[in-house]
Amino acid sequence: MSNPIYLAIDTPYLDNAQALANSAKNHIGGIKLGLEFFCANGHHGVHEMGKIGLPIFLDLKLHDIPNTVAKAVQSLNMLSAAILTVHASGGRAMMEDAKAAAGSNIKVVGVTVLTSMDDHDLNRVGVEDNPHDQVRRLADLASEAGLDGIVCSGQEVKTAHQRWKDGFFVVPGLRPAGSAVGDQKRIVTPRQARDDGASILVIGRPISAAENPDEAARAIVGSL
Ligand SMILES: O=c1ccn([C@@H]2O[C@H](COP(=O)(O)O)[C@@H](O)[C@H]2O)c(=O)[nH]1
Repeated sequence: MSNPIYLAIDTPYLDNAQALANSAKNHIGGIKLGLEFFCANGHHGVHEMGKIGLPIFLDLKLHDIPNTVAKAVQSLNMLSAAILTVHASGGRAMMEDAKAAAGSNIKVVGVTVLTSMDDHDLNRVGVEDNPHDQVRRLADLASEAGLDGIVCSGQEVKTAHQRWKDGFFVVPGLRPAGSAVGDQKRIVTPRQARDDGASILVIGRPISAAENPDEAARAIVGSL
């Protein structure tokens, strides 16, 4: 079984990102680069991180009209990422066009409800359903649009997996017992997410903020 842990590297500094990835690379299965890194380092930064030799997950959460998202995806194809995110709330046409524009080797996954949001936060943006129901709705839409899978929290992944048997499930918001929660609201442990059907486990601060990131990553692998 390959290592399901993708290390979320959230820093604007390329040298810090390289140092972190290199320190943990024996205990992770891939590297997730998000907006903070990409806005500061662009294509060059992604190329440099690719030299570490692990699959790259571009977590750019694209969300715009279909034509604009499709053109953005085309501009990213040359980076040979393994996974790319778009927001499922951008709608079916946007997701269809994103998938059609993506290279054949990249998984395009739809972000459903951010793991930093709870019922109250969803209600404040006009969604009356709870996160569980909203994830289910957007998972169905992502599946209809031909995406490869979704991003959801570990609290919804079991249901999502039951409804979408061959879906690819990306789960962030993971916290080993006793680690700081920070801004995440819908958390589970890495083991729980894995047992409930997560395809990959996105983990940032529990590794990157640890005194010894390599040791922290190793301990999480051991807990799975
Ligand atoms: O719903 C989502 C979607 C993406 N993320 C990203 O995952 C990591 C989590 O980092 P931690 O430090 O482990 O909290 C981060 O890069 C987010 O942008 C998410 O948390 N929730």
